[in-house]
Amino acid sequence: MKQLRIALAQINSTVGDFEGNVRLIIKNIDRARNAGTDVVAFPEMAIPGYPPEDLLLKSSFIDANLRALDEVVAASKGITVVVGFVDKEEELHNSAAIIHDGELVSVYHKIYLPNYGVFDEKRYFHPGDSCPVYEINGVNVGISVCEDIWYDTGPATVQASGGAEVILNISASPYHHGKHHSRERMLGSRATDNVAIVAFCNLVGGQDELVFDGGSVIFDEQGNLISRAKQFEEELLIADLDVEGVFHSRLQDPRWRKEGQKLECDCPTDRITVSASRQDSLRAMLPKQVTPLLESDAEVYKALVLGTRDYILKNGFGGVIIGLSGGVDSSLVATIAVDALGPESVHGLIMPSRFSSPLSAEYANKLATNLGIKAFTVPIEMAYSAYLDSLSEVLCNTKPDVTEENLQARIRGTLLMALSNKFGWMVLNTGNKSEVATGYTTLYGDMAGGYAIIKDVPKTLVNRLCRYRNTQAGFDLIPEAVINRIPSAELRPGQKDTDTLPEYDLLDPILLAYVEEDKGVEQIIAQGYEPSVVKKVVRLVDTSEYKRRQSPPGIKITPKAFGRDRREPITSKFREGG
Ligand SMILES: Nc1ncnc2c1ncn2[C@@H]1O[C@H](COP(=O)(O)OP(=O)(O)OC[C@H]2O[C@@H]([n+]3cccc(C(=O)O)c3)[C@H](O)[C@@H]2O)[C@@H](O)[C@H]1O
Ligand SMILES: Nc1ncnc2c1ncn2[C@@H]1O[C@H](COP(=O)(O)OP(=O)(O)OP(=O)(O)O)[C@@H](O)[C@H]1O
Ligand SMILES: NC(=O)CC[C@H](N)C(=O)O
Repeated sequence: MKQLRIALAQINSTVGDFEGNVRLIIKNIDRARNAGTDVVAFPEMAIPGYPPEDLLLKSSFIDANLRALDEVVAASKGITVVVGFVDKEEELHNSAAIIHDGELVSVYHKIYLPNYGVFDEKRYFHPGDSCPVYEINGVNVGISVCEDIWYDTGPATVQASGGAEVILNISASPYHHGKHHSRERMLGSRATDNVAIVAFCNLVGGQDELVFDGGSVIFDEQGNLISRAKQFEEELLIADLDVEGVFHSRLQDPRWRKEGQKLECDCPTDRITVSASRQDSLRAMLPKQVTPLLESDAEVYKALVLGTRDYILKNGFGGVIIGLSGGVDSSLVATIAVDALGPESVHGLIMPSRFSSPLSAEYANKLATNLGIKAFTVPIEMAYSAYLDSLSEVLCNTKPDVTEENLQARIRGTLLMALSNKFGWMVLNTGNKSEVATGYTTLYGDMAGGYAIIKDVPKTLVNRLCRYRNTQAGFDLIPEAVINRIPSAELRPGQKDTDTLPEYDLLDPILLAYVEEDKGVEQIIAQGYEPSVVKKVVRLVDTSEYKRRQSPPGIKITPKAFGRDRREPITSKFREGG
C-alpha cells in the first residue's frame, strides 16, 4: 500500500526572530521525525516570519534568513522538510525550500503574488515560473505557496496533471470572521477537481494588525476532510495519507485529466526526486484527527485573545492598563486582556468625573473583582477644574461645548499614559469599529493607547461577545447591567451616544454596507434605509479619516478593516454624504 505520513507544523513564528523561529522549526522537525513522519511542512515564510514588509528591502535581513535556512537544512537528517523562506537570486522570491536528509534539494518560487487587501507582495517579490512535481518516498507531491492554491486552474491543477497525487500548500492566510469556511470550501474543491489529496499548512499567531488562525487541514481526493488542526493554537498535525486511494479514484474518475482544459497557469512541470521509494514494512494507519470548528462568536473571541497576547508579548510588554468606565467596551477589552495575559498583568484605572454616574465606578469595580485584576481610582475633578481655571481668561465669553467635554477624555488619556510610563504597562485603547468609523472618539483623549484590540469589532458584536464570554464563564463575569446600559461617553450631563449617532442596531448595518461592501449612498438607501440617516453616517465616516490615520493599530477580524485594507484619502472633495 502506497502511503505517506505527513506532519503539518502550524507554528507561531515571529517576524525577524530568526533564532526563535529556527528553534521552533527544529523542535517540530524532531517531533515529526520521532513520530515516524516522512515529510514535515511549515508555513509560508516560517523562517523570517510573515509579513516582514519593508524589512525585505534590507539585504542584512535576507542574508540572516538564508543563514537560518542553513541551520534548518543541517537539522533535517532522516526526514523531508518543506519550509517557507525568502530566496535571493537576481530578485527576491517568496519560496518553499524542499530539504531532505541534510540537503537543500530544491526551491519552489510562489507564482501568484497577492497584491490586494492587506497584501503587497508585488512590492517585494518576483513570481516563480515553474511548478515541479516532487517525488517524496515514491509519492508524487505538488508543492505550492499560499495564494497559488486559490486559483482553480493554477499550480495545483498543473501539478496534478503532471502526476501529483498529493498537493501540499504552505500558507500564511490571515483571519477574518468566517474565512475558514470559504477557505475549506476552496481546498475541498481543489481536491475533488484534481482527484488529489490536498494538505494545507497554515501559520498561527498575531502580527501587528493580522491574526493567522491555523486550522491546517487535509482533504482526501474525494473532498472528504480527513484532518483538521486547532484554530488559533500551535499544533503538529500528523496524518497518514492513503495515496493508493488516489490511484483507484483516478481510474474510476475520468474528470481528473480534462483534455484541452484551459489552464490559468502555464508553468512547466518538471519532475524532481527528493527521496526514492522506501521499502518499509506496512505501518498501521494513524487514527484520523479532526478538531471541530469553533462557532461564530467563539472564533472572533479567540482571534482577539491571540492577537492581543502576541502583540503585547512579542513587543516585550509585561502588562497593560485600561481605563475602566463601567461601560461595555472597556469591560470587554479588560476581559480579553485577562484571557490573553492573565489577571496579574492587567490593570484598571477608574477615573470618575463630575458627570459620571456613581453606578459607573460601581460596575467598573465589580468587573475588576470578577476578573481578579487590580483597579486604581483617580478622580479627574481636580485636574479638570485646574484646566478650566487655566483657560478661563482665554475662553471667557464662549459657551461650553465639545471643548470642555473633550478635556475630560484628554485628562484620562494623560493619566493612563502616566501609569504606562511609570510601570511599563501598555495602554489598551477601547474604541470599537462603530466609533472608529464615525469618528465618535476624542483625538489625544480616548484615542490614546498602544493597541486598539476591538477597533474592528462593531458595537453590536461587542455586546454579543460579552454575552458569549459570560456564557463560557457560567456567570455574569461582565455584569449584566453593564451590557444593558444605555451607551454614554458621560462627558456632559445626560449625554447619550444616540445624541450624535443613530441606534447601533441601525448604524452597524449601514457601516457594513458602506465600509466593508463599498456600497454607495444610493445603493444603501435602496436597501431600505432612511436617506437622511444614510447620508449622515456616510458623512461621519468620510470626515473622520484624519482621526483613523492617527489611531493605534488593532486586530483585523472583518473582511475589510480600517488601515491597510481600506486606504482612503484624507483630503477629498468626493463626499457622497454631502
Ligand atoms: N482633516 C483634518 N485633519 C487633521 N485634523 C483635523 C481635521 N479636521 C479636524 N481636525 C482636528 O480635529 C479636532 C476635532 O477632533 P476632536 O478634538 O477629537 O473633537 P470632536 O470630534 O469634535 O469631538 C469628539 C466627539 O467624540 C465624542 N466622544 C468623546 C470621547 C469619548 C467618546 C466615546 O464614546 O468614547 C465619544 C464626543 O462626545 C464628541 O462628540 C479639530 O479641533 C481639529 O483640530
Ligand atoms: N470614568 C472613567 N473612568 C475610566 N476610564 C474612562 C472613564 N470614562 C471613560 N473612560 C475611558 O474612555 C473610554 C471612552 O469611553 P466612554 O465611556 O466615553 O464611552 P464608550 O466608548 O461607550 O466606552 P465604554 O463602553 O467602555 O464606556 C472608555 O472605554 C474608557 O477606557
Ligand atoms: N499569503 C498569501 O498568499 C495569502 C493570500 C490568500 N488568498 C489568503 O488570504 O489566504
